[in-house]
Amino acid sequence: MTSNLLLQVENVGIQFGGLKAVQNVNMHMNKGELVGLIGPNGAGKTTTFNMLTGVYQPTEGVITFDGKNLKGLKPYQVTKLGISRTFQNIRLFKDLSVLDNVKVANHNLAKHSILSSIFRLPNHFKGEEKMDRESIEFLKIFGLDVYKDELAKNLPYGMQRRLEIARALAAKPQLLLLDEPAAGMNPQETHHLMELIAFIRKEFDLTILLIEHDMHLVMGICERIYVLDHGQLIADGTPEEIRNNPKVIEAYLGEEVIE
Ligand SMILES: Nc1ncnc2c1ncn2[C@@H]1O[C@H](COP(=O)(O)OP(=O)(O)OP(=O)(O)O)[C@@H](O)[C@H]1O
Repeated sequence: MTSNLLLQVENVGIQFGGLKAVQNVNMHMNKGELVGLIGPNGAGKTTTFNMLTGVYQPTEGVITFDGKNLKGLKPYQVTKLGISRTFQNIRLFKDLSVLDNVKVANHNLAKHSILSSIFRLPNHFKGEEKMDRESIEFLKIFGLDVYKDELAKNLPYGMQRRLEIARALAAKPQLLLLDEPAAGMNPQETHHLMELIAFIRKEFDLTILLIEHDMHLVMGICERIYVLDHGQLIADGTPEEIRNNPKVIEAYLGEEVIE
């Protein structure tokens, strides 16, 4: 039997000292879905991403990705399985070129062996050329190829955010986790980002989970939305259901306006 289920989070929780940052969270994602994870500041959204990517080990519950239990896996092992992410605070290699930032991500998965790289055997050059070509193709999709030799730190802010996504994609994930991709963007940049997310999802056959405070973006592109508050899921449903959910409205009172 083939299953459409890609990610399953069952009764997951984590405790830091006395603080239950996340508790009893149940979520699932089917292949190809674009799902939002929202909630007020400190609700546990990034902590959930950290558990999905092996940065933190849950103290309770089970996370299964593509039929495999993620328990005990390190972040690089989770990336290899097919989960990539971006960070709330941009984490690029600021003193590397735009091209090298993407190549570093691609490199982790490169097929040629370490030995052939060290001794610069013909395989290494073939691998390197292929990686250059692939990485430039990625950059084109993001409108970043014109900046390929620029240092990442010199890119305009909105472009740095795009480069983060390009870099996450270079690792060839099945599941892409975006942590506040529109943070700090102006409305026009956010609009372009929405188009880009829709495009890459289709182009790369991705499943996407995104954390975002920009409700226009979340409501505009997500099919389903999970809402966290004080570490617990208080709602899940379509954008329309979430917009009208009294618990959600209450959690957000005085924080944001849900359009
Ligand atoms: N390593 C840690 N040690 C102790 N407490 C932590 C740790 N990581 C997160 N927390 C706490 O867990 C709670 C949830 O934080 P988290 O960053 O996941 O919230 P968030 O929903 O992503 O918030 P924001 O929207 O502001 O980014 C907070 O109270 C935070 O202080």
